Amino acid sequence: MQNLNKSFGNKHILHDVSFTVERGHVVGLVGPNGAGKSTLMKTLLGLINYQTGTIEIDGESITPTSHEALSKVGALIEYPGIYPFLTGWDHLRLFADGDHQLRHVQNVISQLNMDSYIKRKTKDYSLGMKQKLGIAMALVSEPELVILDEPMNGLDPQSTKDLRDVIMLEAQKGTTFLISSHILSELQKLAQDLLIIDQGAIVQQTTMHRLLASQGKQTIILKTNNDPQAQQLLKAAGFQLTPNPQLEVVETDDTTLPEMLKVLVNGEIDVLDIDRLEGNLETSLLEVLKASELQKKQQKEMS
Ligand SMILES: Nc1ncnc2c1ncn2[C@@H]1O[C@H](COP(=O)(O)OP(=O)(O)OP(=O)(O)O)[C@@H](O)[C@H]1O
Repeated sequence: MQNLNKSFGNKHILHDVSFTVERGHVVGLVGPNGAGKSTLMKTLLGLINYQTGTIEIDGESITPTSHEALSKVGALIEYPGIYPFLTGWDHLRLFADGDHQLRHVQNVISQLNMDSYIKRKTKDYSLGMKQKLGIAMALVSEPELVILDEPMNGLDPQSTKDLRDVIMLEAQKGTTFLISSHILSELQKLAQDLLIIDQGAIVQQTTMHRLLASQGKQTIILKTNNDPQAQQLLKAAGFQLTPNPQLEVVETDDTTLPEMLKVLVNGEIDVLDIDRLEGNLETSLLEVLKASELQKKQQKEMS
């Protein structure tokens, strides 16, 4: 997408949006309510028109009147379009082209644990069952790019994990995913790249790793033969501890793991186990959005 601008009437929604998605990557699209995520996805899919800019998939242009390239794309946007008096299997058969794709979708059905109800009419499906059918429909044609808007909506924890496994398996085979979600803990496990959008503008395109590392802090969890004494020693040596009951130390450039271990070994404490707590996407994202807000305010004041 290059310099895309989209307005609804005189309401300017997407502002000069530019980004590229690499083949085979899982990209998370995140941002506050009303930021423009669904609008961006609908524009990408040629479902709605836009004013200026370009969209290309594999070098082929996408507009509401030119969408040949969308034959390589599967999508679930908002609610899946489902006919109540057809079975789940009927829906999937409609989208499948040939036995190979039917076999592929049979695997997806099993992976998403839908076997027991896939031959039942969808009028009796729950919200989560419909959502899973919508996801299976997006994957039927073995698309090269899959666009999923809030795919975890209505899914229970097991189904959420099953979906994650399916996405990871397909991505390993080379499928590209663009996924919007407010369930950041889940997205953190899935996405390697991130597109952060706020008020219709891309605030940052980055990798998950870079964003989490940019917080500059990592927490190390220690188990020792004497945690209370280890805590005292580390505090006295200037280490920052979290208020949590287990022994958690914040690692910075000045207070590193080797330094921590030296203090403990000198204090005759045995270290039994060491673990690192991963950075947190929610905290990182809120920081990025806060910084972007501040920058906008300063720019406004200067002009
Ligand atoms: N058909 C429409 N007509 C007018 N305005 C619209 C239309 N669709 C969306 N908008 C506006 O565009 C903006 C972005 O909406 P969009 O649904 O893309 O946000 P979102 O990031 O997907 O939000 P959420 O996280 O709440 O789903 C909002 O201000 C919304 O009111």
